[in-house]
Amino acid sequence: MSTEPGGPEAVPTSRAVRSGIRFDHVSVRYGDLTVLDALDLTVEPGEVLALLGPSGSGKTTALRAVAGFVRPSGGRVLIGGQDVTDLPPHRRGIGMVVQQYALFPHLRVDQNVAFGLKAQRSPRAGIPGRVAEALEMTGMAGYARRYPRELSGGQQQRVAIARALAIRPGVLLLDEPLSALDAQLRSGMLAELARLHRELPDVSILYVTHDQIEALTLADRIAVMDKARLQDCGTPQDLYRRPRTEFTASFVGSANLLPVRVAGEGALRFGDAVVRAAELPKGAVEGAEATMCVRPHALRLAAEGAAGGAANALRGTVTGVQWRGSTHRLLVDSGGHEIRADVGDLRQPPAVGATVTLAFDPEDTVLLPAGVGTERPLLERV
Ligand SMILES: Nc1ncnc2c1ncn2[C@@H]1O[C@H](COP(=O)(O)OP(=O)(O)OP(=O)(O)O)[C@@H](O)[C@H]1O
Repeated sequence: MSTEPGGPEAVPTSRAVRSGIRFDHVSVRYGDLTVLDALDLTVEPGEVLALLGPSGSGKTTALRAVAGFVRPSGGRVLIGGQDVTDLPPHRRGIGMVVQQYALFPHLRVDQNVAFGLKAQRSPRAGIPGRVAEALEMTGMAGYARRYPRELSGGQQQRVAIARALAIRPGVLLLDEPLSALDAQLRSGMLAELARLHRELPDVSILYVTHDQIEALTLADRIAVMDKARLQDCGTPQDLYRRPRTEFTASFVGSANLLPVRVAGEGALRFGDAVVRAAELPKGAVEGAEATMCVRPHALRLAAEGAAGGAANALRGTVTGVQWRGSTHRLLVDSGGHEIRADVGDLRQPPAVGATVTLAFDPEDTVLLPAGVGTERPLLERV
C-alpha cells in the first residue's frame, strides 16, 4: 500500500492511498459546550495511536472529526497531508469500525464487506477479489455466505473489520472495537489486531478506547484525553515511566501520588519523612509543593526501620492485604496517606495493623506539579 498523496479532489484508489492524520488545532463545540478543545495531534503513516481517556473526554468526537461525521468549529483535519475538513466521509479513504459492529442484518457477510466498495464506486470486476482478500485477512473466509445473525459477536466484529479493510484504507478508525466482546475474546482480538497492523504497515490507525490494557498493548503512542483536551502524548513506556501530569500517572497504570515539599539540598519532605527523587524541578525553592509519583510495584518491604543503601523509606501501618496471585497488594497508611505496594514473593504477608517500612529507589519516582488539576505545565526538570 503506498502513501502517495492524492490531489484535493482525489478519490483514494488502491494506487493512491493517503495515510497519516493531522489534527491542526481542531475544536468541536455544541452550543456553549466545547467537547474538543484545540486538539493538535499527528498520527504518522503506519502508526497506531490510541486515544485514551475517561467517558466524555472527547475521544469519539476526535475520531468522528477525522471520519467527517462531525464538523470542527475550528481548525483543520489533514489526511495524507491533504486538508479533508470539507470533504465528505466517503471521499476521505478511511475505514471505520465501531463498538456495535453495525452490519446490515439483511445482507450476507460477503455483501456486507462489498458494501463500502460499491459505495465508493470501485470497479465491479475487482470487488469479489477484494472481498475475498479482506475476509481472508480477518479469518472469515469460510463465512462469506452467512448472515450476521448466524455469527458470534467476535465473528461479527471480524466482518466489520473486513468491511473497513476492503476499501484498502490509508486510515483505519477503530472506536472501542472490542468493548462489546467478553474478556477472553477481547484478548484474542487484540492479538489479531496487532497481527493485522503488521500486515498493513502503511495504514495509520486511530484507536479510541478507555481501556489502558488495549492502549498499552496495541499502540505505538498513546494520547491521553481529559475534559476535551489532550493531556499527554507519548509511547506507552514513556507515559508509564515519565508521566507529565497526575492525571496521566493515575490513568496509565496505577500510581501513588504523594504530596511532598522541597526541603533543600535535593531532599523532599513527605510528612515527617525525608525522601529523594531522581530529579528535582529546576529552580525549585525550599517549601515548594510537588507530587511524587511512585508505582505500586516499585515499592518493597524493608527490614523494620531500615530501607538500606540510598533507598527512600516510609513507615506505616498495614490497613489491608489483597492476594493477587503473583503479588500481594499491601495497603499502608503512612502519615494519613494510603500507599499501595505490590510486593511479590511474600510467603508470609504482614498482618493488618502491623508496622512496616516500605522502600523505593529515587530512580523509580517522578516529580509532578502539585495538585489534582492537570492544567499546569510540567515544571522544567534539571
Ligand atoms: N451531538 C452532540 N450534541 C451535544 N453534545 C454532544 C454530542 N456528541 C457528543 N457530545 C458531548 O461531547 C462530549 C464528548 O463526547 P465523546 O463521545 O467524544 O466522548 P468520549 O470520550 O468518546 O466518551 P465515551 O468513552 O463515553 O464514548 C460528551 O460530554 C458528550 O455528551
